[in-house]
Amino acid sequence: MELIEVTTTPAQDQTPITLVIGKFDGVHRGHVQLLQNALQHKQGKLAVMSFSDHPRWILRGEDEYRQHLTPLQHKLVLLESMGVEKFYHINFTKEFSAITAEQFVQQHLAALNVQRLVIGADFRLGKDGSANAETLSKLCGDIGIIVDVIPLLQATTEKISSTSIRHFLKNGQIEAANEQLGRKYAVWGEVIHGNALGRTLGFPTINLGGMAHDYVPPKPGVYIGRVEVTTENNKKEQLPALISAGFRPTVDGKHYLIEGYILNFSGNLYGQQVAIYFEQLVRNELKFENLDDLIAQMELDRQHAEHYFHRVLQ
Ligand SMILES: Cc1cc2nc3c(=O)[nH]c(=O)nc-3n(C[C@H](O)[C@H](O)[C@H](O)COP(=O)(O)O)c2cc1C
Ligand SMILES: Nc1ncnc2c1ncn2[C@@H]1O[C@H](COP(=O)(O)OP(=O)(O)O)[C@@H](O)[C@H]1O
Repeated sequence: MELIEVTTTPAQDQTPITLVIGKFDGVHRGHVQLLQNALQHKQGKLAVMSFSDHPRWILRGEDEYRQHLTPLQHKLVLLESMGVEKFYHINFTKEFSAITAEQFVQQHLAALNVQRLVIGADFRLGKDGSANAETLSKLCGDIGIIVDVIPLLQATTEKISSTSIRHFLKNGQIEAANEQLGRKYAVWGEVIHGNALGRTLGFPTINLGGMAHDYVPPKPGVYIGRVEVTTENNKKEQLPALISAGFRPTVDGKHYLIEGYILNFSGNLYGQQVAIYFEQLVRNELKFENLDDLIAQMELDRQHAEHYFHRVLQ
């Protein structure tokens, strides 16, 4: 997939493309539906134009929107696996937020050879949402671009959206988040060193650093999930695991950290790039009086996880 960084406006490019526009945070089921529609009627190459950095972070400084369901690197891998061939990455800035529909069409779309444009029905861009699906369709029609506006995909109770997935994660409702994502919520990161306490407790854990801090953090708690590691013959393998996500009030209490204890595993994973997949919340995190009480509870967590995996793996 070709990655095109757009700092002001895209450079002229005459390659015919079918273009899908959106933030695509999470690459959830709604996004997948847009991409599938674009693929079905594809003319030229399949391209995505996406804005990174959430408007609520850039414009209102809402810290929780600094984090993503899929940071850029993760988003690119998911989009490529779905057949996207070109990716226009627009850095969302205050200036870009004030763009009008006319300017967007003239400055961003007219430079490209867009055969077909695919957007979701809730598409909004520019100051006060001045560019919505209807205005954009009309302006594109004027310059001969066909626009497909795709109705929003509904979940059983509400519309599928990155915002509701964020809420579910914040509440520890992993299954609901995964249902809307159409995949398991995954956090990528590098295995970093901690306090080397885990091994003495009988529960060594990989501690996630690096890009893990760019993800929306699930509610503090203990989860069942999987750790994806790279084996010696360079294959990816997903191993059953218990995840501790949170502030570890017994030993720290200040810094949010995602850790994974892999069941029936021993080996050195320091420095590896891994993915941690969340499946189910087991319990909230607790502050224990002493480490023996923490160990006793982790023992119970391990038994719970063994039962869970026995059920799902048999
Ligand atoms: C299954 C499991 C459950 C955990 N539950 C808690 C908890 O309820 N409260 C807490 O403070 N820390 C909890 N932790 C985090 C441990 O305190 C942490 O893994 C341990 O201190 C080792 O730290 P280290 O990775 O820096 O060596 C849990 C860890 C695991 C693996
Ligand atoms: N079952 C396991 N699950 C997770 N990590 C393991 C496991 N067995 C061995 N390890 C290794 O042990 C390391 C964690 O040991 P730990 O004592 O918790 O120290 P620290 O938290 O300081 O890294 C992991 O980074 C990994 O390399």
